[in-house]
Amino acid sequence: MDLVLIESLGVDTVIGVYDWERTITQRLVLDLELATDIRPAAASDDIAQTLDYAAISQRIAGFATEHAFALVETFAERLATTLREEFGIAWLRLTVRKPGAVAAAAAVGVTIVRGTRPEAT
Ligand SMILES: Nc1nc2c(c(=O)[nH]1)N=C([C@H](O)[C@@H](O)CO)CN2
Repeated sequence: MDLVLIESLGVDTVIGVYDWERTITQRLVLDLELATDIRPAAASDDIAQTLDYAAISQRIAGFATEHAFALVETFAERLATTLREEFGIAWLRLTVRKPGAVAAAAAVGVTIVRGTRPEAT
């Protein structure tokens, strides 16, 4: 199994459980591991044969703009479902960090793993 990576992707969204958080946008920082088989793309040198990390990053930025969840859990779960459906991703690991939410921590957040991990061949 191979992975396409997106690391430290910053997106701005309305997110938070407190009243003051409903009136501002805050930055989330995302890490993604996306399972795929890179061999067809490597053999053909064709972007259409792989997961386009630029297109996926753009979709994530749009998703963040479109939604205003309270919890990072909801953001992560709904984003994972959207990406899996729209890009045909069999398995992914997604970390959503909310920097600055807890002053004493560099970041807080969640990691989720969804789907069936393909066998290595
Ligand atoms: N497990 C979670 N805990 C908390 C969340 C969250 O989304 N998931 N959110 C908050 C507040 O919005 C906080 O980020 C404001 O600083 C508190 N705990």
